[in-house]
Amino acid sequence: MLFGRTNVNKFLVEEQRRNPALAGDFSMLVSDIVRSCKTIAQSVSRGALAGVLGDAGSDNVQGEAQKKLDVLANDSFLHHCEWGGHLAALASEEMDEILPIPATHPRGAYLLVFDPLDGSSNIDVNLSVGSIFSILRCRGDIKNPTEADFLQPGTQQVAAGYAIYGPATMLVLSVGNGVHGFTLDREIGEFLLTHPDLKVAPATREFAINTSNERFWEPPVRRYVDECLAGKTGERGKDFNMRWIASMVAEVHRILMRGGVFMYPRDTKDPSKPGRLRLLYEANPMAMIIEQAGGRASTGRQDILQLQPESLHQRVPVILGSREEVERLVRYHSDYDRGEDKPFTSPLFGTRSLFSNDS
Ligand SMILES: O=P(O)(O)OC[C@H]1O[C@](O)(COP(=O)(O)O)[C@@H](O)[C@@H]1O
Ligand SMILES: [Mg+2]
Ligand SMILES: [Mg+2]
Repeated sequence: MLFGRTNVNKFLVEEQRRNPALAGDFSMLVSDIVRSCKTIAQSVSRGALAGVLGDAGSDNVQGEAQKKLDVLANDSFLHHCEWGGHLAALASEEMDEILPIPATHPRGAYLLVFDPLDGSSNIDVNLSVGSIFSILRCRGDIKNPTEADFLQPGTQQVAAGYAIYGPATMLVLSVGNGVHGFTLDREIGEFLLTHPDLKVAPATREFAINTSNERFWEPPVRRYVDECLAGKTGERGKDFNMRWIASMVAEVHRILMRGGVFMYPRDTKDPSKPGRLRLLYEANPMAMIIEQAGGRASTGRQDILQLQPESLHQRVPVILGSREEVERLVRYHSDYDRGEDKPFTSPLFGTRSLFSNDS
């Protein structure tokens, strides 16, 4: 594997030898995405100096208040990718509908779907945020792309990745041949390959979940977390640590670096939503990254990458990370669905589960 002074372009040239379909438009599209992420990294790093913190004063299609950086990051993706001539259409968390490339622009055969800024609640407190992207092939008419063209299972992704704007800015990319991490060298303005062939440790003692939602969880998730909390004295016979950054990019990155399991599971907080995270531009690209690194990604009941999307902003439950832990969670879901799960108490509150039959 290449290392040292390998930038993203050189890396892609190597990948094209393996898979000629990645030549031409594809690698130029990735270069456009890289440019978008570098621009966003620059704004994030200047923070208050660039006047980019705080609310934009608008809501996105999902009724969420947009931050200035959500809008700016979205504009950066549009600016760098819309004119490249490699796309038939784009779609984003921050745009209600897909954006077909206008007839006045050059067009190509790919679709780009992205979360321009993930972990928005962390922007104003100077913690890690990121951008997530997924590249699909447009199977319909590239002159007249529709939302239906984007509704492809995650297995069809040609590439997926994210940029993390942390203490160092990194780009993590999979083109279907493992997962590779590049660190932005600000002196030369390039992402250099620093973390080739990332692998998710199969076992872990670390979990990440927003425990303020505990009362809304389903029993299998409560069972799993209760067992982690019981530590050495419980079923698992080992102590666990917990992390929650509230930025999926940062959680996934930590899991790639040292293992762990991340959960934003189905809950009853808002029964109209089957999950918090969005399938096309959060769950699918991150599932591809995690699975390409040897981990697993599931809703608890189905592999995320196998889901047939139904709409652009569809939400799904997400459980991903170290293989052994995700498999355990999948087993707990199936035990529960077959009526075979065990009753349990919650160490968090010392009470029996909301979902149990006890009064
Ligand atoms: O506010 P909570 O419940 O901690 O949710 C945090 C989750 O929401 C997200 O921030 C959603 O993404 P956006 O910031 O792109 O809307 C995830 O990154 C993160 O895992
Ligand atoms: Mg997000
Ligand atoms: Mg976002």
